[in-house]
Amino acid sequence: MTDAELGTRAVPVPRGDQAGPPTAPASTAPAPVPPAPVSAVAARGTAAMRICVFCGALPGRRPVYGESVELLGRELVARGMGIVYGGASIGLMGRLADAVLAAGGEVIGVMPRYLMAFEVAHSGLTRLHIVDGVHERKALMAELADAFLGLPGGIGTLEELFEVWTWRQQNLHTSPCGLLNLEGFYDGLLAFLDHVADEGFVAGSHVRDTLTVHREAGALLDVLAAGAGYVPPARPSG
Ligand SMILES: CC(C)=CCNc1ncnc2c1ncn2[C@@H]1O[C@H](COP(=O)(O)O)[C@@H](O)[C@H]1O
Repeated sequence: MTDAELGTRAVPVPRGDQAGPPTAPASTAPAPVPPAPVSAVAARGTAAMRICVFCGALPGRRPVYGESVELLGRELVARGMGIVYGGASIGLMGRLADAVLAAGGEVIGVMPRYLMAFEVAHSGLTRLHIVDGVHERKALMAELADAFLGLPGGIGTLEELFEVWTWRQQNLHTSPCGLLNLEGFYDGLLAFLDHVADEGFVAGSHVRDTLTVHREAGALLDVLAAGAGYVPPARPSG
């Protein structure tokens, strides 16, 4: 572990054991719509954009998932982007972290203390935060990142993405949310979301306005960058 940060960090969690973003309003009145930031990255005060990535702790059945995640890692670093993620060395999570690190990018892990017992923490991260529980973890991941990205994964991935997407819908943050539909992995979920809209539980345009879905990593990263007001550095020609 290089420059590891081991220890807890105080992160405001709204009420009891309920999850929520760091800035959840205390009042029950509808939250005012915050103005879109000129640049979320500039507001955070660092040069690089950080994307919070949710993905499988398992590798998936087919090699294409791992291969695509490696490609995503290189695409991220080419745009001057780093990642915030769950801190594990296993599955797609570990594959992505390894790819970003190998390309020279920043990788920040945030892991709840109880998961340390499983010895799955990545030992070579730029920084690893160890926090007391899952709610602190999600709040800190959100605080550290400028955008959110879901990749193929299981229940944990879906839960994490849907939570930050819900926060976005309720204007608790304005950071862009994306879903990488690798190999059509999420086609079934997207069809179900159409059904949810058809049945009148959400406006179809709202789904599209608050979650950017793409099959191709580079194109999706460009949309997330634009949504966060981030201008990637010019790439060397040739
Ligand atoms: C008990 C055990 C060995 C767990 C595996 N180790 C893990 N280490 C770190 N983060 C995880 C782990 N499992 C799930 N997560 C979280 O849930 C998501 C993955 O869950 P899933 O595999 O999609 O459902 C990740 O984005 C991560 O934030």
